[in-house]
Amino acid sequence: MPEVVHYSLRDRIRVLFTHQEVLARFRLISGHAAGAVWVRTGKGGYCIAWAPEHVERIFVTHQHLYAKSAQYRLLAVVTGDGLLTSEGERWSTQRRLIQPMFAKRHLGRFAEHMTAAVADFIKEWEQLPDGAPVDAATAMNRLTLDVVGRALFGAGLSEQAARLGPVLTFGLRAGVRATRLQLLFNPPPWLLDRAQALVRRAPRRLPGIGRLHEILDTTDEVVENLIDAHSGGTDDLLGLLLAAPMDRRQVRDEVMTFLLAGHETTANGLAWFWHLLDRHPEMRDRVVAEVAEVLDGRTPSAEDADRLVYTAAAFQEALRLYPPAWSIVRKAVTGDRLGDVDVPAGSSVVIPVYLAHRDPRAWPDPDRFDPGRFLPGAAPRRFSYLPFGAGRRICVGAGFAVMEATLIIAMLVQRFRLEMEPGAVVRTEATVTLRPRDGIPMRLYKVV
Ligand code: HEM
Repeated sequence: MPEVVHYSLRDRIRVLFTHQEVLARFRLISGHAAGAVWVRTGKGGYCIAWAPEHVERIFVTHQHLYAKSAQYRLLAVVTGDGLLTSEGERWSTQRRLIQPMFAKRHLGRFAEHMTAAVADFIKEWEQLPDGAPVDAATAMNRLTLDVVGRALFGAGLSEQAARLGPVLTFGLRAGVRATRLQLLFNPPPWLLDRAQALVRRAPRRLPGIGRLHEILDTTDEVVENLIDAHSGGTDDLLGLLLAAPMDRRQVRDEVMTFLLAGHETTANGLAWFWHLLDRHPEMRDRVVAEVAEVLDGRTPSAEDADRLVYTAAAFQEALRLYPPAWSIVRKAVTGDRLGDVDVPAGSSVVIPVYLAHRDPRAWPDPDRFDPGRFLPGAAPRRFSYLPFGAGRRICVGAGFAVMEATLIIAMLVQRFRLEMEPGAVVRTEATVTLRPRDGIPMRLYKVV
């Protein structure tokens, strides 16, 4: 018997307008033994699949049966047809061009840009009095945006963070509303296919559209300035794109994609990391001790990042408990069967990364923060750990992100200790990414 969850019209309307509901619902289905359920929504529905064998089938062994879902057509309203949203020949051409830049042996060249951005960031924090309140989430967004700017586009972006932050938040919230609307109310596919063109042409006076145009204007302006200001040379991503046979529109779409995909996710992972470290002083001591032992007060290099094994493991464990990409959606192209669940052609399949990461069958005592799960030799189950997705569409920036986070953590714990604001309550908000709803309010103390 297929396992079925039913959403009444009232349920669907409630889910559309709440933030917590989705993660709570995931918890409700987590006991389903088959690791795949069909969610009935009126006449239609969609599949949620999280057992490792289904995940492997969707992303690897039978990936030809699945395409990027309608959600990515909606995301394309902002990013255009960049690497994250494109499909087919266009995607494989771009991936072949871009992937070598992110290969392990080339990551070292990014490290200097990363540590330079962190050093400037530290100078600002050093001006603050001991015990100053800081929001770790906003701060990490500003820092990771600057890192991406310097490493990939040859320009610092910390100045732009204040302008981009609010438009990004609006975009991510709108994105998840649109996703839920699509999953719960089954709009006709032609509408989604044309979403990009429809939104671009819609009059600004319509509700929400004016704000969306503001987002597009702001991000377009930032991207155009980056392209105009580039100094030439092919040692960063933008140089590589400009030298490749592609028109300016394509370059713009890739820059926008990397600007968005390359900073907010890492920033959220880091924000959750600082929160978890505050709650686990013994793990904080281990991170601080490892950084002191490996670096002895020096600025870290790419090779050092490989030696900071416990620090990197603690970051990976933070990504397990709070995966920034908390769910990934695909469309079943010709139809499939996942366990007992029949998945008709054209329907959506949600891979609930958050749920896979807290499945007790894969992760004993799943809610416990335990960096030991990622230390060498621990071998976590491959298709139960998906912060970067899996298969051929796996995150091209995964190695970049882990190295970046490890360097940021190491340099910050050399100078500061972050403690949660007493009495602060931290809540999750599942937008397109899993964010702390009201930031991570912390206090900053200098350690040297
Ligand atoms: C902790 C940080 C990050 C997380 C959690 C994350 C997560 C993900 C996930 C889950 C996907 C796959 C989406 C899917 O299969 O539909 C993805 C794809 C992608 N990510 Fe990341 N990402 C992170 C950092 C980065 C960084 C730093 C960059 C750029 C430097 C980046 C650029 C991309 C791009 C371009 C894709 C599309 C790849 C393709 O389809 O070929 N990401 N990311």
